[in-house]
Amino acid sequence: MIQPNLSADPILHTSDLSLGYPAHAGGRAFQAVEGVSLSLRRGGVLAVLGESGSGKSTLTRYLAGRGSEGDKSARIKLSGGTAHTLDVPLERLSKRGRNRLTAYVGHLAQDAGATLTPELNVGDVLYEPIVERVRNFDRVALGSVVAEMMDIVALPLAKLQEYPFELSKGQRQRVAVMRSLMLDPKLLIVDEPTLGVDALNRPRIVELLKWYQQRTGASMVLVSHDIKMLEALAEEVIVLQQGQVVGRGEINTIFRRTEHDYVRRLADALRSTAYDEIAEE
Ligand SMILES: Nc1ncnc2c1ncn2[C@@H]1O[C@H](COP(=O)(O)OP(=O)(O)OP(=O)(O)O)[C@@H](O)[C@H]1O
Repeated sequence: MIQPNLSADPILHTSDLSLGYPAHAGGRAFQAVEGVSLSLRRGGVLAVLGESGSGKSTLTRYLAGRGSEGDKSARIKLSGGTAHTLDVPLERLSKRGRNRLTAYVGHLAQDAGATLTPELNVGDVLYEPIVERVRNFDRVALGSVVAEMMDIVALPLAKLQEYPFELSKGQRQRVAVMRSLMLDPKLLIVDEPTLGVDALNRPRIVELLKWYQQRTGASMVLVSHDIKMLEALAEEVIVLQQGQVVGRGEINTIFRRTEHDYVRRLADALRSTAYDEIAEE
């Protein structure tokens, strides 16, 4: 079995990658990602943008090693090309291989705050990924990291005793983002971490991710249309439309120099920070 290479550089790369969903429940097979080639340097931050349905979640979930998670209808099927994360080829990922890889690759699924285990209090929700994987861990050291994170996202420590149903939507989402950092991922892949979070609390999530990136030098893939988040973290952007890359470049130049009509419209919408409008177009 190929072991994840923690010094891999680029930390992930794809070549002509195509992904889809097999036919299910009478529906036809669907091609969600087509011919995507990308590379992320170790320590780099890549943002993935595109309208609703353009393939962002499919691409990032696959790159996070979670392509075969969920029920049958949600499993992502490779239909062409190659992808490597931490030098592990994703097309031949056994269950054990996936467990090894995902120990180092954090993934925050879209709307993760809504799927926190209802029976666990916030403290247990946060510690669960560690308890599941590491037999002996330093509770004191981890406790102070948790306290620091709670402070950054402005959650009082008393919240550790509360259950997800006792929290607001924005508080649940902050807990989910903290949880995605608990295993100290070398690569963090987050899908719309601030979507649905109010304007006051969005910057707290941005701050937390920035803190994590500076503290650990981790690489990140951000699916986000939050202009503050993009400005604070992203170096490079790719823009997807109907599963294909239609724009890519450095964050400060891509939106200014583009010839592509869709990328220009996206840039205009981002300037007025109107992701909801983009999603509804
Ligand atoms: N389980 C599935 N079976 C069949 N098609 C699917 C499945 N999941 C997603 N799709 C389709 O794949 C395409 C890409 O979906 P994906 O969720 O990756 O897009 P997205 O850019 O992340 O969208 P959003 O911003 O709305 O989350 C969409 O057309 C979607 O309908």
